[in-house]
Amino acid sequence: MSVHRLQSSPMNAVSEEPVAIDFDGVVARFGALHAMGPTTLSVRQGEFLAVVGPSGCGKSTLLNMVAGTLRPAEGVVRYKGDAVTAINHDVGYITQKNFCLPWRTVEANVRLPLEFRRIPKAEAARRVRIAIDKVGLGGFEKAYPRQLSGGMLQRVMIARTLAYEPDIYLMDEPFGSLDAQLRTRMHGELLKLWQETGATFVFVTHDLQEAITLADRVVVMSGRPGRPKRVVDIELPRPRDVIDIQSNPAFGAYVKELWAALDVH
Ligand SMILES: Nc1ncnc2c1ncn2[C@@H]1O[C@H](COP(=O)(O)OP(=O)(O)OP(=O)(O)O)[C@@H](O)[C@H]1O
Repeated sequence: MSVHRLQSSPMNAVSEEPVAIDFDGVVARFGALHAMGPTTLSVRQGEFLAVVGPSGCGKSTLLNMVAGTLRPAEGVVRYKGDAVTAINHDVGYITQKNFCLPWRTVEANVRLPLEFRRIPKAEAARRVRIAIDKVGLGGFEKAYPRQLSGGMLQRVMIARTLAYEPDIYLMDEPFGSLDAQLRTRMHGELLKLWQETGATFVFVTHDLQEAITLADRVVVMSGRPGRPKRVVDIELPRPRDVIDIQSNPAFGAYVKELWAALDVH
């Protein structure tokens, strides 16, 4: 990936970028269940988009459609202009589920997608080392999944996606199982990664503070069938310090605005 953000890039710089993901009148159904949509929404290349909304409104469904594991019942999902009709290999997908292979060490688990992609050994080893360091698992390279806690397993999955260096990161509550301190550290790492790579992020969370800290825009979905009912531009300066940003007066105002938009009683 060649796009590197300038440290002092203006807010909303991505508004000039081409569209990376386009949901065009997308509806999801599971049998008789109308789960989501119609949803029309564009995500620009290099944008950090957060999606919030009540449980079951179709947030994971949106991500699955970008990943190509689920087809819309109506409408079309486009990636870089083309309809997604098969597994999208430009995507790195991080969920709360842990798919570590128990017979592989941490480093071998992180290396897995690089083996599939036939990345040369030395380059793969370099990427694996950097990714393991980024998630704070240095020293556990030779450990097996059964020797790790839930939060550590989750970090192995995150490291695996980092090493893959995808164009798009789809993240489905990726830090839900981490303690508060680690979560904050991962927010910092994630913003650094976003800054360095120019990758596009679609980040699903229930945590409004997390969404505001990270995102350029936050989409608030309605209850099922979920549709975007509000899109809030987060015009906080970048680069952001994940602690300092919370004392910005606008931060609290965004929390209130999003909370009101969620309309949870
Ligand atoms: N494979 C499936 N088969 C049947 N129903 C499904 C399937 N996948 C999702 N659903 C249903 O579609 C709706 C949307 O699911 P989805 O997982 O996208 O919601 P979500 O917003 O991500 O929820 P949560 O915040 O609880 O993770 C839910 O009612 C869910 O039960």
